[in-house]
Amino acid sequence: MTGTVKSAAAIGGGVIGGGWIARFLLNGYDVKVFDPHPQAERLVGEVLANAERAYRKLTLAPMAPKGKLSFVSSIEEAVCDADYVQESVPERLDLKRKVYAEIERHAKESTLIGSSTSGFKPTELIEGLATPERLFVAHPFNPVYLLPVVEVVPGQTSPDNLDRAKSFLTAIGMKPLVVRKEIDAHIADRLLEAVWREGLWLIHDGVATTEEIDDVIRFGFGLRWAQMGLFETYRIAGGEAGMRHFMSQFGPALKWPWTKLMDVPDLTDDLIDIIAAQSDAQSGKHSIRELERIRDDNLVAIMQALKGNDWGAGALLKEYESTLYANAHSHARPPTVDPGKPLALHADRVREDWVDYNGHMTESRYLQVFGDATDAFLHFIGMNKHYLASGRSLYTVETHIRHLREVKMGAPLRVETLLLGFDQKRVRIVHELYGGPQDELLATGEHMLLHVDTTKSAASPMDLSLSIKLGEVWKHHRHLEVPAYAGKPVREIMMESAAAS
Ligand SMILES: NC(=O)C1=CN([C@@H]2O[C@H](COP(=O)(O)OP(=O)(O)OC[C@H]3O[C@@H](n4cnc5c(N)ncnc54)[C@H](O)[C@@H]3O)[C@@H](O)[C@H]2O)C=CC1
Ligand SMILES: C[N+](C)(C)CC(=O)CC(=O)[O-]
Repeated sequence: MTGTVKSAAAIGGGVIGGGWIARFLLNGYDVKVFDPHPQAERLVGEVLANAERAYRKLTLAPMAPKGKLSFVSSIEEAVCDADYVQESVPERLDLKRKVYAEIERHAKESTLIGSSTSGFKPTELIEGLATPERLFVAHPFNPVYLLPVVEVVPGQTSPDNLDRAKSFLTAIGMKPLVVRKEIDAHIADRLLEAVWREGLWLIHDGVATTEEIDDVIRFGFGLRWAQMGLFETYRIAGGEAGMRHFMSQFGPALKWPWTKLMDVPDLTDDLIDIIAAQSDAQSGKHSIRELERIRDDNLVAIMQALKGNDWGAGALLKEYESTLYANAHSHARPPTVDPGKPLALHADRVREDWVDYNGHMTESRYLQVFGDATDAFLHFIGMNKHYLASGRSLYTVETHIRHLREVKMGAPLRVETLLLGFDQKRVRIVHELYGGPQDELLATGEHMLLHVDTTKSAASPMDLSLSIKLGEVWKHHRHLEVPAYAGKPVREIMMESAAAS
């Protein structure tokens, strides 16, 4: 392969360009943007703010440090050192071709060019290009930063460039689906436009309003489609006899006069007024940005539910998160290791959705921060993806948290970790959480971990490599003062305080 993608350019930063920019940046890629719109920076900034908010809710896995965003004043400046260029200018063939010619003039020979086009075929797009082997359709779905699928239509793309494009798109959390044959509107928009056309007829004929059509979708088949799609759903609908029975029972109906499919109602001013007024009545109480946030929260909840079932977009999210965890050490700052002090391996801040009705970080998030600090400690002593893949791990079997002070949204947090002891099967640690404006002690967490053989779910001795690393830490930590609260149950601490008062 000619090389992996390290930096990106976005030509066009509207609805779709903005979504791509957010996905690139939040996956750690620097992005140069060219968009002549006078408010491009503000518009991209607003999409990015919503994307950051959505990612904070989507995953607790350690994301790469955010890439650098710059706005430039020409296509040349945007693409001259980019490895990947995503074009998202308006859906006009003449404009797109002009933009590709300009990109081709100034980009490196190895630069990949993806087009967001919803409908044009690659052979239409590449007309006049000297290097058509690097252009392909990369058709995403709105919001690009959350929806994983991207239709990749190769045209004359070389196999090497196609592989590089797929690797890059996978690395940024997407599911590249290579379309076997080029066709107007690829796969998804063939389906979506058929549904949309039918919806327009239903409004035109006075059968349903925009809200009624949306309700039929969101309370009904839309819920199914998020997890099984059309054909798997219909297989089940065929009963025990499955797809063959379904086809024989419902197939003939396709020829009944139900659908108007290829006819499009004339988009007269009257029809547009009706649709716009119904849409205002349905959703006008929210701004577009509010609607985006409602949509994003719902999408995140759906993907997380699917993750719990290891299914569809949720299974992909799980895979993406495991890559983020595996890569964490490569982009994390090296841990601070001072022999005379506890380890400083984990820092965070109180996130927007961690705050409860008292305006403070909620109880369960203390455990989350301690859990993340434990993961950082385990990674530090050598429990990496290879160790886990060998069927060994450390499980937390006991925890004692003391909540000492409240802390507000946005406050910085840092954890100090002390090794209190270990043997072949057990590791005992204590975390102290500091933070807030005065960097005060906020909470302590004492944890007992058990080494297990994950294939048998039974305690087992740890590998020598882990014992050696723990021994190195212990050499220093055994001289540090053991906190007075360590090892004491709640009852004992309460009795001590009562005796002292
Ligand atoms: N909106 C959608 O739901 C989807 C759109 N797409 C495709 O994405 C592409 C962009 O669509 P949207 O983002 O919706 O349009 P948009 O109108 O929101 O954004 C287009 C942007 O391109 C900029 N622009 C115009 N001429 C330019 C030039 N010469 N160089 C650089 N930037 C230029 C405009 O200032 C604008 O910010 C189209 O090809 C569309 O088919 C793909 C998936 C979904
Ligand atoms: C309306 N549209 C054809 C531009 C839609 C798409 O291309 C995909 C989407 O996000 O629905």
